[in-house]
This record gives sequence, C-alpha cells and structure tokens, in this order.
Amino acid sequence: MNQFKLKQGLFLNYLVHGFALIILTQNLLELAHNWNSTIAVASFVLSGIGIGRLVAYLIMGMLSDRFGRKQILLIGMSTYLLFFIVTPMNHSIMIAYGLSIIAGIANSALDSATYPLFTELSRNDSSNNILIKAFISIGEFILPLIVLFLKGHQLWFGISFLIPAAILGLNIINLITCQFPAKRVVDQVEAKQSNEPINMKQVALTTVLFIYGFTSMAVMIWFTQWITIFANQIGFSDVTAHLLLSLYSIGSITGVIASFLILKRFNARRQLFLDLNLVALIAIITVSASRIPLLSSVAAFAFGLSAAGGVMQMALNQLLAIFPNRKGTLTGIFFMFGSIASFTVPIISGFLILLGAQNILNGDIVIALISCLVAIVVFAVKPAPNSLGDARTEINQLDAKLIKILEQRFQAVKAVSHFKQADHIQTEDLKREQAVLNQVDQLTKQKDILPYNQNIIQNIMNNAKQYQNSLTQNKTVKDD
Ligand SMILES: O=C(O)C(=O)C[C@]1(C(=O)O)C=C[C@@H](O)C=C1
Repeated sequence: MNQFKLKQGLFLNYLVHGFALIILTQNLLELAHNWNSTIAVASFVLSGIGIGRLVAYLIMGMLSDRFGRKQILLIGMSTYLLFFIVTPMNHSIMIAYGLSIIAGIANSALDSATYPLFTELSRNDSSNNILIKAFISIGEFILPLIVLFLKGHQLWFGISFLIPAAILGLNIINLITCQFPAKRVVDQVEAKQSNEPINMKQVALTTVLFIYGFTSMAVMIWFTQWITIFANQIGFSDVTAHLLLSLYSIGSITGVIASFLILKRFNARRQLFLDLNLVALIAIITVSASRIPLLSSVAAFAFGLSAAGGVMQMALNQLLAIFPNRKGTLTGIFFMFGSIASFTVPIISGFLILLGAQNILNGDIVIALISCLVAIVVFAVKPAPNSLGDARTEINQLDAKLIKILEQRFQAVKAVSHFKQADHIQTEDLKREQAVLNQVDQLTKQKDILPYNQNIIQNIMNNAKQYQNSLTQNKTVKDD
C-alpha cells in the first residue's frame, strides 16, 4: 500500500512537471503584460529554467546520494510550488527570471531524487522510469486544454498555475507521510559492488552514456524546433507541417507505453535500445529526404515513437546500473548533458541556417547517427544487468549455451566409451581427470571462482562416468 502511494505520488509530480515545461510559453502574452514587457523580452525569461537546471543538476545529484531521496524530492516539490504560486501574481521581470531559475532547480531536484528512487523501489524492474516520460507527456497534453478553457470562459490565466500548485500541495502531504526505502539497506547491498575497482568497460560505458545524455535530448529538440519550418520550406501545406509535429507527439506517447509493456514482459532492454535507435535514424533520414506527405507523416510518427519513446530513460537506467551507489550523482550529470543540449541546439542549428544550410534536418541525422553508435557500443559492451529479471534472463541465455555444449561433450564421452569398450579399458581414469582439472585451472581467469569451476567439471566427469556405465550396461544387456 505504501509503495503504491509512493509511486503514485512520484508519477503525479511528473504530470505537474509536464505542466511546468510549457506553462510559461502557454501564458506568455498575459505574463508579458504583467511584467510590462514585450513578448520578445518575456521569452528571455524562459532561459532561466535552463540556467537553473545546468547549475543545479550536479549539486542536487550529489545531495541526493548524500542526504537521501526524500529530502531532495521535497526540496524539488516545494521549490516548484513556490514557482507556481508566485509566478502568476508577480509583476517584476527580475523576480520572474529568478522564479524561472527556481523552476530549473526544482526540475533537477525532482529528477535527481526520483530516477534513483524508482530503481531502488523495484530492484527487479526498471521500467517505471520509462513511465515517467508518459506522465510528462500527459501533463503537456492537458495544460493547453486548461489554458484554452480559461480563455474561453474569460477566467484568470493564473488558475492554470494554481491547479498544478494545488496538486503539488496535496502531493507533498502524501509523500511526507510515505515511507521511503531505507538508505542504509540500499547501501549495504550496493557498497559491495562499488568497492570493486573501476574497469575499462565501466569507463567506456559511462562515457558513451553521458554522450547519449546530450544526443538523446538534442535529437528531439532539433526535430521539434525545426520540423514545421522544414515542412513549409519543402512545400508541404500548413496543415501537414503542423500534423508532423502532432504525429511525433502521438508517436512519443505510443513509444513510451509500448516500451514499458515490452520491458515489463521481456528482458530485452539492450536489444530494444539498439532497435529504437536504429529506427530513429532511419525515420529522421526518411523525414529529411521525403517529399511525399504521407511518407513523411509515417516517418514523423516512427521518429516520435523511437527517439522520444523513453530511450533517454532507458540509457539512464543502464548508467545507474554501472555505479549503483552513485545513482543521484549519475542522474545529475546525465541530465546536465541534456540541459547543455537544450541550450546549444537552438544556437547551433540557428548558426547552420545562417550559414545557408540546405537542409536543416541533416544536422539531426548526424546526432541520431551518434546516438546509434552509442547504442551499438552499449549493445557490444553489455552493461551489467540492472534488475533481477535482467540478470535471470542473462542466466537463461548462458544456460542455453551450456546445455548445447554439454550435449556435445556427452557425444564425445560416448565416443570415448566405444573406444574403451573395444579395448576393454576401465571407465574411470583418475590421471585423465587430474589433467582435465589442471586445464580448468589454466583456463579460469577469475581465480575466485576456480574451486567452483573445478567442482562443476568434476561433477560433469562423475556424470560422464555414470553415463558411460549405463552405456556399457545397455550393451551387455543387449549382447546377452
Ligand atoms: O577421458 C576419458 O577417459 C573419459 O572417460 C572422459 C572423462 C571426462 O568426462 O572427461 C570421464 C571419466 C574419466 O574418469 C575421465 C574423463
């Protein structure tokens, strides 16, 4: 019951976060009026969110590891509450900018607490993190409807801020009363893994996944920023141009739900991650090259499904599995790279257009290609399993290989048995067994498992002897 209440509260926060992501742009006219400024100046206030994020992610991430998830979560929620309550009533643009920075800080606190928390709540299930994305999208979907409703009924625009504020207020009470997983227990299990020295595999994976923190965000921002303009440039109608963005959003929600269900059912995270990145690359190439509205529409949907369907969350899950007791810090750094992307993509793509780029979407293809390369590295390097389910799937796959090899070994034993029967040699050969065990010693690189390996092989040989005896008995019975 407690877990259900807690999870519900965590998801509800992301619905509110979905509101926060677009609430300033959705109410920009009214806000600009309040601030006594033009829309152009008012839109400058939006950059405060980016600054807040950039500055706060790393700090919040480390604080989350140091002081625990609950504290940082409550900091995130209360700073968001402050943002929602004060912004519609405030009349100073300076304070508005400060509030935007606070929203950015709130965002980073929420992420730094929630993503690690979800992996700690369900050790055998990392798919909840992907569902976060669905709640963000639902929030982004509902808020414009609220804004429209308020406008239609000539109600105060500030109500659109007070609704998320009320949800947050109630949710703070809900989450304060929830019990969080004890940090001590989490640490005991994970400290053991973290004491092992860092190896090259971990360094390589962490590096490429940080790059992915940038590219996975950049690929989406680039698309959403330019797709409508691009579609108009290549002569598509206004309706089609806007439709492409809507199809992308529908694809995104479909992708999140589909990925969530697939990962709940099958343990195919590496394969799914690779496949989605390949689909995203093909989809963006298609959108860029196509001049047929229907083909572009299908590709835009596919791009939303693959590039914005939770791959970023999947990558973060893989990252959190590498250093389990630095989850907060890793989440902070990962999203910091995402914030850098939100900052730089508009600047870089703007420059490209100024320099006379023929096709502005080609830049997005390059980013999608880098994402694909990361996915290939992740697929090849095989990160450590990050859930009980994943670890068991790996064991199942390895057992399948072992069985095949055992069948081959027993075939070889059968051949040995024939020769021995023909030459009347005794089944058991202790000298040969010792030679086999010596080879096990030479071949085993991880010396801590050597006794287990030798034990297993000894057992196999014991079974091989029984098998040979059964073959001989069968033969003698037949011969009789
Ligand atoms: O090599 C043999 O002589 C076998 O019979 C095979 C085998 C084995 O399984 O490796 C089994 C029993 C013997 O004691 C030694 C080895």
